[in-house]
Amino acid sequence: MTVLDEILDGVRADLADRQRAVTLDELKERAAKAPSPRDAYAALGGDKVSVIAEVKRSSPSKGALAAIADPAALARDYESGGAHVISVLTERRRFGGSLEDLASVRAAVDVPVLRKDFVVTSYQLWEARAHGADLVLLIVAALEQNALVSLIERAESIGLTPLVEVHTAEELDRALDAGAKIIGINARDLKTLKVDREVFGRLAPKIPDGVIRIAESGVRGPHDLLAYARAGADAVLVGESLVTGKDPRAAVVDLVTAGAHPATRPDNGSERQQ
Ligand SMILES: O=C(O)c1ccccc1NCC(=O)[C@H](O)[C@H](O)COP(=O)(O)O
Repeated sequence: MTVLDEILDGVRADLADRQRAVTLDELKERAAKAPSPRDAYAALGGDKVSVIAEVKRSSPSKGALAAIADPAALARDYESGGAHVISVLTERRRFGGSLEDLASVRAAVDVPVLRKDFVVTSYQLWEARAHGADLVLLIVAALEQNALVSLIERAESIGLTPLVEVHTAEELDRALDAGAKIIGINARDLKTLKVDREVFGRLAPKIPDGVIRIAESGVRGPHDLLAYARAGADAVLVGESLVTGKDPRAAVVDLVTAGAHPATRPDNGSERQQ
């Protein structure tokens, strides 16, 4: 059994508890009252390399990372440092997150907010919208192809922007075939937890122009952002180095500053054109 399989087992058990406590109809009512979705494409577009700053308490690879008593305060620090999107891990068992974290962060900032979790059913999309999420992560490795396609469609139909995560060329083909418009290439293999920053450079050229490319995981500072920018990243998603550093706001400022004028951008030689 892989780490991802273990995480998914826990996610399904917690999900069953929540489904017993809150019906889908109740969730839909709450979602109807949620604030309107914010424009993720505007936040991630343009010539800059955008910064997605993550609220991350712990992880399967490192255990406890940071005692984040007030996720909203951390998110405000990220936003005042210039973060373009805030990511909130809502998985409880391995990451210490919650839907309450998501709602409190969304209420505290003006930028779009991503629900980062292991989504396997449309119930979780409604949960995301009901708690104010603007974007939702869909992990290809966790989903059969027909489920991926229907979750992308359902997410879009309820106002969520899907960020579709891949780690291999096969997963990337599946994401593109499913119609993903924002693709995150995770340097971390969720089955082994090994981080390989070179994965982005191998896969990004296969992504057609017009699809947003996000480099996820392993960003330790501006030098990694710039390396990802040279390999074609439109955005980076950063968690651990922000929450474990002395000054998360200053760390975001450094990343945003580097991303505002990346010295070199790639040739745009996509292998797979639209
Ligand atoms: O972070 C982990 O150990 C992990 C393990 C298994 C599944 C997912 C995991 N992390 C989720 C992420 O993708 C990261 O939180 C995100 O990309 C930020 O990465 P980092 O900057 O390296 O914290």
